[in-house]
Amino acid sequence: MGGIKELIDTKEFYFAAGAATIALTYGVYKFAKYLDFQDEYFQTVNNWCWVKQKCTSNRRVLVLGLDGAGKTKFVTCFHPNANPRDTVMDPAPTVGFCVKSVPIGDTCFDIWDVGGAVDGRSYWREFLLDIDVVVWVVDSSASERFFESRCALHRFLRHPETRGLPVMIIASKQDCRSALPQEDVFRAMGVDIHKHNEFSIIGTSLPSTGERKGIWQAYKMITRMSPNYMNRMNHIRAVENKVNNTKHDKVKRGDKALVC
Ligand SMILES: Nc1nc2c(ncn2[C@@H]2O[C@H](COP(=O)(O)OP(=O)(O)OP(=O)(O)O)[C@@H](O)[C@H]2O)c(=O)[nH]1
Ligand SMILES: [Mg+2]
Repeated sequence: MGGIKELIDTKEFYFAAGAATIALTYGVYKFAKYLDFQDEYFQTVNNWCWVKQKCTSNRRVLVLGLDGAGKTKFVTCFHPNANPRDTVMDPAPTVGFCVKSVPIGDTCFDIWDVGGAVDGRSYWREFLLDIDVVVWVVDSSASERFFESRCALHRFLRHPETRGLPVMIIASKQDCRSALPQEDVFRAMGVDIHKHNEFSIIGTSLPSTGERKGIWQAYKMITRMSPNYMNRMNHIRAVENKVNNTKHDKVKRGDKALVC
């Protein structure tokens, strides 16, 4: 007992207690920061665990939007363990489509990157089978094409297969000087008439060299939105069975989308 009292009275004890408090505070700070970490290069998801994780679930992501909107750049940057110093090459326009499988943590993202050229847009609906979430990419720096993008999106959402599908809008090229804020891009898409879809907006800056932003948020959002899809489909089916006015509703949706 006397020994402990003596120990407490020593300078070393106070020094050690001070050091321990600082270390603990630092640990708590780091942990809090980790929880709110914007991990643009996915270094935490696959690396913090020494054992390589196996894919236990799949998400099918369909990436659409006008030509030159930034779809392929988004898909290129959407992968784990990218080196922050890597230069991302400017992609060539996509002819047809490309599929990429990206394992992140225990989830495999099957990403369908479809070319946005005018003559291919009528085939977009062919990619809708088993899709969990649609990523709609809009070039925020090309406001003169917002209307074209809006019309293309509304035309796409007129297909009955898109009912209940979550749509994440990407306001790309936020690093460009002429880029409009993501809220303006969202408003310009005028999606509030599509009551059966859930929408979200994420801004991305993916310059070829330098800091890239928005991919982590997009990953989080895709993960959040896609499991809701089945719930929404069940809900929609229940509503449709009750009201039994599907045909009338489709016509109504078509009329409104003609505002384009
Ligand atoms: N500065 C900047 N440039 C971007 C960004 N995203 C895309 N780009 C550039 O925009 C151009 C078009 O990008 P793509 O990804 O090829 O566009 P896309 O939507 O795949 O076009 P299609 O394949 O023709 O449908 C490329 O030169 C990209 O490097 C961005 O966030 N910032
Ligand atoms: Mg492309």
